[in-house]
Amino acid sequence: MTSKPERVVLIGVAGDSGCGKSTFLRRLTDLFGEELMTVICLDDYHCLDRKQRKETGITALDPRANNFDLMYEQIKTLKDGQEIMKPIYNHETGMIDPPEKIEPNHIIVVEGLHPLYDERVRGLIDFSVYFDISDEVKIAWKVQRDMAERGHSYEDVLQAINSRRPDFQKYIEPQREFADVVLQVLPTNLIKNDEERKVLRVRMLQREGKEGFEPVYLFDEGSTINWTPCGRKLSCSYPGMQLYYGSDVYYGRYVSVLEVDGQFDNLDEVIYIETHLSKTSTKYEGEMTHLLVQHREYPGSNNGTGLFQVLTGLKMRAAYERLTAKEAKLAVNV
Ligand SMILES: Nc1ncnc2c1ncn2[C@@H]1O[C@H](COP(=O)(O)OP(=O)(O)OP(=O)(O)O)[C@@H](O)[C@H]1O
Ligand SMILES: O=C(CO)[C@H](O)[C@H](O)COP(=O)(O)O
Repeated sequence: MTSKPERVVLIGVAGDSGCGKSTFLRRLTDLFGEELMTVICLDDYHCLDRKQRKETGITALDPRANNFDLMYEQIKTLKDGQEIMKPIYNHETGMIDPPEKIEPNHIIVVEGLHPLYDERVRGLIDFSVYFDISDEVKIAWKVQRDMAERGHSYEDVLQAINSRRPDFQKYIEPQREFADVVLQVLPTNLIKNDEERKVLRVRMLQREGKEGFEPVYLFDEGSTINWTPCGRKLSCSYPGMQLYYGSDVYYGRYVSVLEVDGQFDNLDEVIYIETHLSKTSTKYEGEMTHLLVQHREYPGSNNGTGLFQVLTGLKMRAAYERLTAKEAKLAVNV
């Protein structure tokens, strides 16, 4: 860690396993650097190990398999600027390992299945994102990873998703309501009955009315816009690209919605889209495109998942800078 933080900023990254959280965390590290940021995987607060879960039939998604009291106490302690001894859940053995020391840092990211589940933990989080991946896309991503990297069969993957679904719907999905940004990943509307799931429709739902959070908009704030950017300035091969911006009500609250359906042929041309977006929280024109282009290899860089992950990261950086500047001001006034 660099220096003792005056104000620890807490970021929540929520979603099911295999939904792109690790990819997003790499993007956050690109923005903040490794020194400034510490990531806590909330799997470490599993209080039932793999054997116990198997014996009881309780899944890792079930609150009974997680120690929320300890999670809250330890996250609060870190936010108060003190170190903790955090338990470790070992994914290789399925057992709980001896704890490790974690020191407070400028940015603490809590990522996993339940960052927004417990009201007390939620109250500590300064900015949050929920990864809302539709079942069709989740299956495609998980099949691709688990078959290639983990030697699972297609049937294994499907069975794993199906068996998790009831608890996912009960305990994980409802957290969407509390996130500042929800990234929805859906099948494309541009190809009829698409089965490939290569082309995606991605929506960024941004909470309205949160102090200091200015949602990104396209062309004109508050309007409803449908935009086909393909043409001279943006190359689009089949099936093209569609952007949408508008407002909606989500769990009873206003949200601004940005949507990208389709994929980019040439990432450098994303600058054309960037020049039509406002309130991106970039520090110079082209920063959003630069962040995307610098890691073309990250999954989703050529579509809305990458673009909106970058924008969400920029909003987290803006929140961090605003909160730490406020703290510095308060300290000066004391
Ligand atoms: N935007 C994307 N486009 C295409 N594939 C993606 C995208 N994001 C993730 N994936 C696929 O899903 C897999 C899981 O992504 P990632 O490791 O980022 O998820 P995770 O939520 O951290 O998962 P876990 O909690 O299981 O580690 C990746 O290996 C990749 O195959
Ligand atoms: O949903 C998960 C989050 O990563 C895991 O399934 C959960 O943590 C249990 O881990 P394992 O399957 O390794 O016992």
